[in-house]
Amino acid sequence: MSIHKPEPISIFDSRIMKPALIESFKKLDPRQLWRNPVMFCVEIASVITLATFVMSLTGANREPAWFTGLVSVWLWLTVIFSTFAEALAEGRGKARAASLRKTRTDVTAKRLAKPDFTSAFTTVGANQLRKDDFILVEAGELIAGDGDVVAGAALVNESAVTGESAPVVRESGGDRSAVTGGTTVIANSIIVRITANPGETFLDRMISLIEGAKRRKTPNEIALEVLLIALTLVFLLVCANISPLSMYSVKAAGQGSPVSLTVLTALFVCLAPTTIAALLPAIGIAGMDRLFQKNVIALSGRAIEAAGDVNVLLLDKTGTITLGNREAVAFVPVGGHSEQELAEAALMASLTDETPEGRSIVALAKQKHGLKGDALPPDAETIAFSAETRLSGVNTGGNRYRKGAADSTVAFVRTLGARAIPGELTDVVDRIARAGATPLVVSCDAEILGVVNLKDIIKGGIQERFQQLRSMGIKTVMITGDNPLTAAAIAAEAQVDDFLAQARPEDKLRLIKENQEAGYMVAMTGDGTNDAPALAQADVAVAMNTGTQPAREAANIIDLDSNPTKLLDIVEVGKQILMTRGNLTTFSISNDVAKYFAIIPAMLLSIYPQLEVLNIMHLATPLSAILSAVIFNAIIIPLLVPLALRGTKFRPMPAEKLLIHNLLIYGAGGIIAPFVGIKGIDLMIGMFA
Ligand SMILES: Nc1ncnc2c1ncn2[C@@H]1O[C@H](COP(=O)(O)OP(=O)(O)OP(=O)(O)O)[C@@H](O)[C@H]1O
Ligand SMILES: [K+]
Ligand SMILES: [Mg+2]
Repeated sequence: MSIHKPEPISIFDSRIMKPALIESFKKLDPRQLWRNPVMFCVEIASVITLATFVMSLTGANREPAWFTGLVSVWLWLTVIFSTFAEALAEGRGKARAASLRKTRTDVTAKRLAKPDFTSAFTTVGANQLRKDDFILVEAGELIAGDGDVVAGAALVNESAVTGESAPVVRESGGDRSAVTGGTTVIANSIIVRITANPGETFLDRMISLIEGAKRRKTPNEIALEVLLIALTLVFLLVCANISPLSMYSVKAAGQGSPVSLTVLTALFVCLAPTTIAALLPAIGIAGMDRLFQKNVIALSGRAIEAAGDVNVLLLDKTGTITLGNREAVAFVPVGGHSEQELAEAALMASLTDETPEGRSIVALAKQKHGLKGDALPPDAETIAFSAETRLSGVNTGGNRYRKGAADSTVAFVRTLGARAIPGELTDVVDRIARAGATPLVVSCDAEILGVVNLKDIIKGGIQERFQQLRSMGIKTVMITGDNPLTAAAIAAEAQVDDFLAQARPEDKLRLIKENQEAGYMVAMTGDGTNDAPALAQADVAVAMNTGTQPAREAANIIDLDSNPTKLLDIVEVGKQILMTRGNLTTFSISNDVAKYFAIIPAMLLSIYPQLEVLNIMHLATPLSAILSAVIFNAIIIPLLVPLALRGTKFRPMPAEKLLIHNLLIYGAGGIIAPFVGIKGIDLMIGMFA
């Protein structure tokens, strides 16, 4: 029962267009529209002209009804084009949110009193589960909530959330212990400790995010909006002053007629930065949606926009650059010990180690050396692995069995009084590390017995993607708890620019702070619990969906495909959002400049015939000139909707070059377009009139 990735729907698909049309009328509600102040002003302008139209019909207004009526219609269309663009941008996300909702319907869970496969369970509804409850999930069952696997390992189908039908392994102990509510166990059983209360799960957050319920304006967006409001206020003042001025002028000149309210309203809307204001909400939402189509969930728009300016990308090694299931492939004895002896000690040190590394050592010892050792004596004490000590093991029968990073294990046996470290140890460790594998040194008491070779594989095709990041000026740095030689080997193979080895969680955190203090915008990708502090500090924090719950909580972006090079797409979308916004602002403002030439002469020509010099567009009549400007001002919005939704085409080139290039195209284009457009519309009106 594999569900396949949903086929991508175009934003302009009729399944999206129709509901968006309905939604665009709902968005006219002033209680919603005021969030976009410029368009809110246009709505007020529309109401005023509508009232004037009614007055024209009853003869209470001197202007012809066809004129006030058409101006009103086109002002309303201006607002609707804007709300439609926003509704269109939200469309695909809403469709997917609706299908996610379906996966959340009344699931039941088997709640356990304690995390033990043999203990009895009670069946409860998913909405009764609370943080720290334990549940048993067996093959074929839906996982009722977010949590961590605390016992067992299972194959999980996450397609309901990720759209990816290939099952993934979820197991206790390592960096792949997190499970998401709404996904299905397809083989084996696991015990899950619930980590989120109902209503606060990843799926809930995803749905509300996609539906835009929690969408906040980003700082960039707010800054631009402040500028647009300021411009709008200036034009409002200008327009408000024209009326008394024109009345005075009519008296002084002894000719012409004062400027009417309809004309003033039209002038205001044409001068205000309506094009960018109309498309502003859609640009950000569409960007998030484009990322979402790439299976990236951005928990904040701010993070995506920050990604557009990233200079440094830090990546965790295991599970991020590599596949992450480090497996023991060989035992290499040292100091005259036998392979059998080493295997036995490694097994003892790993019997209670729930990490993938520990389990794979147990598996190899059993398989290659026929060792048993299922039960440890009751006096056995487990020394669990931690990223701080980089060591794990067991104390039993007066013996201390350990395995860990070479330097950590050597330091440990020294504390037990070891005098001589076997001479060939360094060679063996280095040989394994140079091949990009992780050497784990095994000891029993003060004696070093040998080395376990843990192999890992680099994820496919990431070299070219790092190359692309480099060409965009982004430096990639791998940070790992592993030793410098392994790190160097993997760094060379993956082609990252730099690496930091033997990094503890606080080293990762410090590296980020240093880069930030140097003025860089830092992105971090990670999957482990030990990456969480660094993720929380990074400007752009991308967690692998396969990662642990703390990592996913500390991040502001989650990649459902767990692909470290996804940052490239995130950066691209971030840059696109910023560029699209900038380009459309340039276009919008230069556009408005051109509209002066259409409206001002038309408005004041009857009073000051000298203004004829400004009348370079030679529009048919003053009324047709004003109407043409209003129509052009409205239809430029839907014409630019595809650009706003798809984003400016992204080219990896230096920022300054790009800026000049865009200024030329959108600035010049913005000045020329209205001359051509308004003249054309004026000619058409002339044909009908
Ligand atoms: N189960 C284990 N028992 C003992 N030592 C371990 C175990 N797992 C890992 N180590 C050692 O601890 C080091 C740090 O491991 P850890 O997985 O925490 O690194 P990290 O900082 O997450 O970096 P990365 O994930 O990039 O390797 C490893 O390189 C290895 O030498
Ligand atoms: K305008
Ligand atoms: Mg890790």
